[in-house]
Amino acid sequence: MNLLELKSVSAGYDSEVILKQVSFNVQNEEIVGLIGPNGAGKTTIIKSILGILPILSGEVIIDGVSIKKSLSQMNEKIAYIPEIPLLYDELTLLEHLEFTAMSHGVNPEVFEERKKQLLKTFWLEDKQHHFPNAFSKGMRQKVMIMCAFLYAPSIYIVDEPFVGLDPKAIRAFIDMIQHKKNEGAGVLMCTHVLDTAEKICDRFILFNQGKVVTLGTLEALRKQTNLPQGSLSDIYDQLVEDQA
Ligand SMILES: Nc1ncnc2c1ncn2[C@@H]1O[C@H](COP(=O)(O)OP(=O)(O)OP(=O)(O)O)[C@@H](O)[C@H]1O
Repeated sequence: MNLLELKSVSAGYDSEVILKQVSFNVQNEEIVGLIGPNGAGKTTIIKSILGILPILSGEVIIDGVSIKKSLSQMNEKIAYIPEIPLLYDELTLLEHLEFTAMSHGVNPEVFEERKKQLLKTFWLEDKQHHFPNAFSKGMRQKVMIMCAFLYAPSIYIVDEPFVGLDPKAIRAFIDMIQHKKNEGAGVLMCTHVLDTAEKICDRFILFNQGKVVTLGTLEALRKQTNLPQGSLSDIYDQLVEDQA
């Protein structure tokens, strides 16, 4: 089942078209890695999916519904974990969690349980009444991750989760995202950390200069590049770097 589908999406800024007829999908119970060099257009794809950037042509369909038709409903269906944490200066960590739970209609008992577990998992129990604007970057990232795991969206969009988090937090994050996948969610994950992506993603979209270079499982990409034992990094070098 397609949870996210981009059909020939073109989008860009002012007069410059960055995304050129981009098509791919993310299915349920699947983690898809979106991999490409700096400036390839990965963040621009995310902005198009979230409806932040208007699409020039094509369509973004989330859980069977075009975002053109119902952007407001997408709040429930998508959880977005940005690379740069976006937090409210005037809210404490606990208030961030409460606000997110309230805006997604999470039952108070469920919230209590999840909040307790998340604060423990990310070692922030003693910081719940502190303001995240005084947190380190990794701690701020943890707040965004905790907010995303408070409710139950169909799809997670995650931008570069492995830079800034400490090793135990990375492990906890991977466990949680895999758990969500096993429960039926789909995940689109942008990352430059290819060895970790290779381990956790079911499929890869190699992206460069606003276009899909190729997509498929590691096995399929190995066949395509004639690298039967090749790592994702070897495949990337052959398929992406050579084109830059
Ligand atoms: N707000 C903006 N206005 C104009 N051009 C932009 C804007 N944001 C990004 N771009 C351009 O769009 C292109 C794609 O940028 P994007 O941020 O999507 O790349 P990326 O693949 O996410 O890169 P990175 O891996 O460095 O995060 C780049 O050429 C960039 O200069």
